[in-house]
Amino acid sequence: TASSSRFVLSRVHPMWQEPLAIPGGDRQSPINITMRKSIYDPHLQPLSIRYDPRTCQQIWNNGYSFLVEFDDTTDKSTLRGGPLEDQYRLCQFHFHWGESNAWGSEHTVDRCLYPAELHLVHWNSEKYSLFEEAVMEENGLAVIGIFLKVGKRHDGLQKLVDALPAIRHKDSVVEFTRFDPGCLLPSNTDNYWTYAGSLTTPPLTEAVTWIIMKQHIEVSHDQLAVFRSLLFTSAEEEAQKSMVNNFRCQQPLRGRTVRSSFS
Ligand SMILES: OSc1ccc(O)cc1O
Ligand SMILES: [Zn+2]
Repeated sequence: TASSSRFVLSRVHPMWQEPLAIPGGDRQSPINITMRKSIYDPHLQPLSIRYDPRTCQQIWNNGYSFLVEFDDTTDKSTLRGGPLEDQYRLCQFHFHWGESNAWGSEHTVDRCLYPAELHLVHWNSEKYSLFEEAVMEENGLAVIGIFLKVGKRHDGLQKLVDALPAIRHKDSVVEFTRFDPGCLLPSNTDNYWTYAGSLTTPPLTEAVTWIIMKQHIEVSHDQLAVFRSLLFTSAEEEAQKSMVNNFRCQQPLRGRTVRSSFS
């Protein structure tokens, strides 16, 4: 309920100190999506999401989240359509989550908080030749956001959950291959919201076309608990800090329109 989310948000500290001002920050992320204010756009094309499990390479703890990284040197795992004019290449996916199931997502829908949120990060391989280039450009990135709810076990996720103890500490990495990120998509990917925003971790660049799925996926309580067993800290550091609440606080809409692919 609204009151619980108000209580929740006042209680939880964001995971890192926000820079004082983002240069020209009028399209920052994450945001709350108000359903009744989103505009149905009948011209939005269907999304074309084609992932090749052979491009999956490794999984690592970067001190903010854990990233599953892909070989993005060719157009094998791609995203096209929807609001996008160009073809984008999958380079990594990661999650954001809370210390409890009451909160953890970055985006909210009508202020509804989810326990976690998955981000599948793609870069514009028609206009740029590297992610590092695209991340500085207005139409450089496309990120699919998927809400997680606690419920039945997600069988496809288990292979990833089983790899997490090996990357408990910041900067640890292990090989992670033949994983199909398509198994993490909801059954319906036709219904989504889209808006112009930013990365939610440094460098916070305003390069992201967000595509937020209306349908969530379910994972079990125990699977999510393993996410919380990760650490923000490296093996050398004295105080070990649990990797939880690794989400950014919500940002002003600044007049932006959120479009929906459904009426
Ligand atoms: O959190 S959203 C996000 C998007 C792109 C990226 O390269 C990193 C990110 O954390
Ligand atoms: Zn993210």
